[in-house]
Amino acid sequence: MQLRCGTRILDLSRPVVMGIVNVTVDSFSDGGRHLDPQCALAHALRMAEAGAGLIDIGAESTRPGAGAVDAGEQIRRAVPVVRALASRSRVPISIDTSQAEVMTAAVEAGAVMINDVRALREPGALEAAACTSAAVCLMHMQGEPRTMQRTPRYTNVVAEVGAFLDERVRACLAAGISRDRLVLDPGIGFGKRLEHNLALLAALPELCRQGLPVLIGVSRKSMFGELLGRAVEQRLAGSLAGAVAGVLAGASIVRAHDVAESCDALRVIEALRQAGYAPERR
Ligand SMILES: Nc1nc2[nH]c(S[C@@H](C(=O)O)c3ccccc3)nc2c(=O)[nH]1
Repeated sequence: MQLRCGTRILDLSRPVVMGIVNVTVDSFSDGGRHLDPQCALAHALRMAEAGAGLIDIGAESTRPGAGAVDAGEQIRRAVPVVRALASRSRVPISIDTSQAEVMTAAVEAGAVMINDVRALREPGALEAAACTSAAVCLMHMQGEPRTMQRTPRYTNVVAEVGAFLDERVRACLAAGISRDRLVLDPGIGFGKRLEHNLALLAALPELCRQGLPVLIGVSRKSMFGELLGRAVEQRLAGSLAGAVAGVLAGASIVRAHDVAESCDALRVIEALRQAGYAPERR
């Protein structure tokens, strides 16, 4: 499987780890450590060195309860880091934003993927993405980060998330964004209770059979806090289990804080697959 990322093609025949750089003050798991552009750049370079095949740079924390950060502030925080990283490394860069102006500015500075937790639903976002050749990750979220975890409710979470992503793909194709640029993401933790996150991960083979690359982000999320009673810093084992399960189900990209450990875990999976490991798919 391949993904068009700007003028480049990202090979997804083996799973790719997307390293996370939050240039925010309140991201839940590394809040404030990377607000300084030099610190964010150093962290990005370390993750690329550790094996990250993508670096996701975000200036608006989308964790539950997070307030919105306006486009101007997102640009001030994220674009210098995108530009500096693009000049220092060949690692493909993703911009984690929902705002059209931020997408445009970040792509001009060197980003080759747009990671939008609102799936291009904000005003002008679809058009802004269509004006680039960047890849686009379409993620499902119920509600808004500030309130999404208050009362997540679904009749059938797998069907509803699937239908939402289908509709967003159609909207992208209609706007002239080609299928070879699209990535699907169920949005673990975005307006979901534990049982919803588990159901979505259990049904991931179904989502992966749509023929588009799938990205999953489980790293350090509250589902492991609830399942294991672990604080944010103690969720590596749970995060790796979630990443391995996602890749075995067919996910192509794993968004992670702990890049070296995630790369190690996925290298073991690749070696097993090369040796013929193929658990029956439901
Ligand atoms: N595509 C894609 N982008 C993402 N951005 C984030 S934010 C995340 C955090 O790590 O803070 C987070 C943590 C806790 C709750 C919600 C969000 N999660 C994803 C994801 O799962 N998929």
